[in-house]
Amino acid sequence: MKKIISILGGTFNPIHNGHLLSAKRLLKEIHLQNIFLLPNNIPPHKLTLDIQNKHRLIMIKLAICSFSKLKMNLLEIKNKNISYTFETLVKIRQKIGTSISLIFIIGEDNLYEINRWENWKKFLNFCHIVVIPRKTKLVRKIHDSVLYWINTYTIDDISIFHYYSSGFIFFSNIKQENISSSKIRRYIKIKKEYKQFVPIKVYHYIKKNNLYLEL
Ligand SMILES: Nc1ncnc2c1ncn2[C@@H]1O[C@H](COP(=O)(O)OP(=O)(O)OP(=O)(O)O)[C@@H](O)[C@H]1O
Ligand SMILES: O=C(O)c1ccc[n+]([C@@H]2O[C@H](COP(=O)([O-])O)[C@@H](O)[C@H]2O)c1
Repeated sequence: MKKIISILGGTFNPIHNGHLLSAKRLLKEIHLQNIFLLPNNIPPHKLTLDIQNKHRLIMIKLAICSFSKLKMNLLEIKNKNISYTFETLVKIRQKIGTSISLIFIIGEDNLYEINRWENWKKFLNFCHIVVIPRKTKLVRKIHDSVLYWINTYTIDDISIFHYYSSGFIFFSNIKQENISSSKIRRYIKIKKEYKQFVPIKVYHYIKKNNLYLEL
């Protein structure tokens, strides 16, 4: 049985209950010991962030402080560059070696656009991908190469994660949460209640620091 390291990459601007509930449900569904939340420094497709990194990081800390199985990894933040997932996966592999199983977790919305990511076709040489179900309006048709890739590498037996270090895609069956960071930012701007979407400590932090009020 292999050790498994699992990572949920994101901008977390801000972290919300969709991230947290999905991570907790995944811990159970695929019997993970823990999940590392990996905040990016500069997100490749959202090049400007109107928030200091310290606020995103503090909110993650507040959100996970009472869940010992959720941890934060600062690799991308410390790199100071645009956070290309491929580069991160290469660095993590260099650090952990080839025998440990590595899982990169992404929302279904991201999976269907993965052909826009740097070096996406090489990802499965470095990790497995676990897909969180997420209702999304697709902006573009899913590219044929992505569909082919998904069909080729998708498995439904999670025990594979214990026998292979990388190479497979698994679609999680956990319940979906219709929450997004952009919805929260929008609600704050139009002064609509958003308490139900974030942990209470994050809610108080956003209020105290007047985050996301600028139009
Ligand atoms: N409610 C959710 N359910 C499942 N996956 C989610 C949910 N929210 C975010 N994710 C996934 O978590 C990862 C990190 O998400 P991110 O930090 O970009 O939040 P977001 O809510 O998608 O942000 P934004 O609305 O600003 O685009 C992505 O892979 C995303 O698809
Ligand atoms: O590597 C890329 O080209 C790439 C393009 C878009 C997103 N990502 C990563 O995907 C994760 C979710 O991204 P986002 O933009 O939905 O917060 C986060 O870890 C990003 O750094 C990575």
